[in-house]
Amino acid sequence: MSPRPAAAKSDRSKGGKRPPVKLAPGVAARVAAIAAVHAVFAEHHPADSVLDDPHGPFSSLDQRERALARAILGISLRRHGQIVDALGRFLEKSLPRKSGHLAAILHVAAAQILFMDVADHAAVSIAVDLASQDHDARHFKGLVNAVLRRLTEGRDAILASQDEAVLNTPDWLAAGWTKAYGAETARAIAISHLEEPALDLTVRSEPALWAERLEGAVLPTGSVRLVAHRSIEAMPGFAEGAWWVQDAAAALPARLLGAVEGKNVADLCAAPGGKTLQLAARGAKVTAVDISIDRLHRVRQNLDRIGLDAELVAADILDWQPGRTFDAILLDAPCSSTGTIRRHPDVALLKRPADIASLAKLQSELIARAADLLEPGGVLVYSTCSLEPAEGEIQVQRALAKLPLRLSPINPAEIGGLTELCRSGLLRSLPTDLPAVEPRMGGLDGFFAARFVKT
Ligand SMILES: C[S@@+](CC[C@H](N)C(=O)[O-])C[C@H]1O[C@@H](n2cnc3c(N)ncnc32)[C@H](O)[C@@H]1O
Repeated sequence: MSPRPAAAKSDRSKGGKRPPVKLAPGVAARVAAIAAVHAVFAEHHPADSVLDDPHGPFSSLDQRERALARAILGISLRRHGQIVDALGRFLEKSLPRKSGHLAAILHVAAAQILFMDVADHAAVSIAVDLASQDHDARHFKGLVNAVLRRLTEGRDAILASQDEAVLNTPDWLAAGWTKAYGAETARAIAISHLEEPALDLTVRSEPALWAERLEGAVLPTGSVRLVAHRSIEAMPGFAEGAWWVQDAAAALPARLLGAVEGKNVADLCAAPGGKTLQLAARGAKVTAVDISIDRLHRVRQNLDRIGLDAELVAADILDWQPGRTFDAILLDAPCSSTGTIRRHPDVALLKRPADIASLAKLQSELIARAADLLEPGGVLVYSTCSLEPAEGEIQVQRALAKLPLRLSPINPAEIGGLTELCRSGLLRSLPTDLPAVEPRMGGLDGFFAARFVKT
């Protein structure tokens, strides 16, 4: 993947090497945000792959520019529908196909004008400059200037006329959530996606002590929640492996396996390893399996940092033949990730209904394979970070109808007494759960989990 900063593109098109140009403060952040927005919207790359790309647009930013670029990118994705609607009011026709990064330049500038505490003239003039440096967008710099100036003038009226929950949520997702959870909850879920959530940590021990050190709070489930003011690596406890980052809902499925000390536990679909760490920390003999070697490297790094161990296996679970069965299995299956839109707003833009259907098929196959790998009487926990019943409740109905499994109902006492998360013995968390006065401190990822026993 090679999202190209607009400024760099015109240099390359002329050929030859040029010395690196020192950009005015704030410009590098906009260049990176534009490249990232283009990579997500035009090339359909996940935002994380752009942020983490060692040669990507964020890689050469200093800490300040990086923070600004991340903030602009976050708003550009989270408020995507409102921004498109606002720009559309001043664009008489759709943008031409061959217009370079024009769409991203307008989008990123509109994100700042509509939603960020950034001087309007800076947002407009940087956008015009960057358009004029983009070989294919430079003919449109007059349009960029005119549209953005009109946007600054019309901002308050536009924002007052918009329904943020509706505009920022793809219709098919809203329809699915309305069917599953009712119109009121579906709307509340959509609103919860407008706020970046706090950081949740799973601590190896002494949550109250770590909450105090990190100026956070202990949740009923035992996770520590805080608003991070510095990089994760710089926070106390990171280097010595006292905790790892894991949404409070994501920390629940591993707990549902009960006492695992000394047991042979397979963590199927294990990377990047949050649940492997939980199981290993509780004394399980963990075999962590994932199809991705790159992602398994991250499991190893995480185990090393925390000072734990597990057997790591790179394999497609559908073909994997370990020659033995397991006392317990955690299957945290690949899914649409619609339960994580608060943390990954690009998920709402990149996923399509067809993805749910193909993932649901894969999940059914993985559950059947997991049942094969389990000892009779052994426990299987199936989980996904999806809000879609096709990847949760419906999988349970299918599994019970076809496989030698019976349901083992989940008790609220196992998950910090959160009765609202237990529905018919299944775990279903929503981004609207665990409300807090300060919205960022509330909410959970949308998770689903079911527990089975092999008959
Ligand atoms: C939801 S993520 C797992 C998250 C992980 N359990 C955690 O807590 O950190 C799903 C994982 O499934 C892996 N995966 C997808 N299809 C697979 C397959 N057929 N066999 C093995 N792993 C697979 C992906 O590489 C991805 O790492």
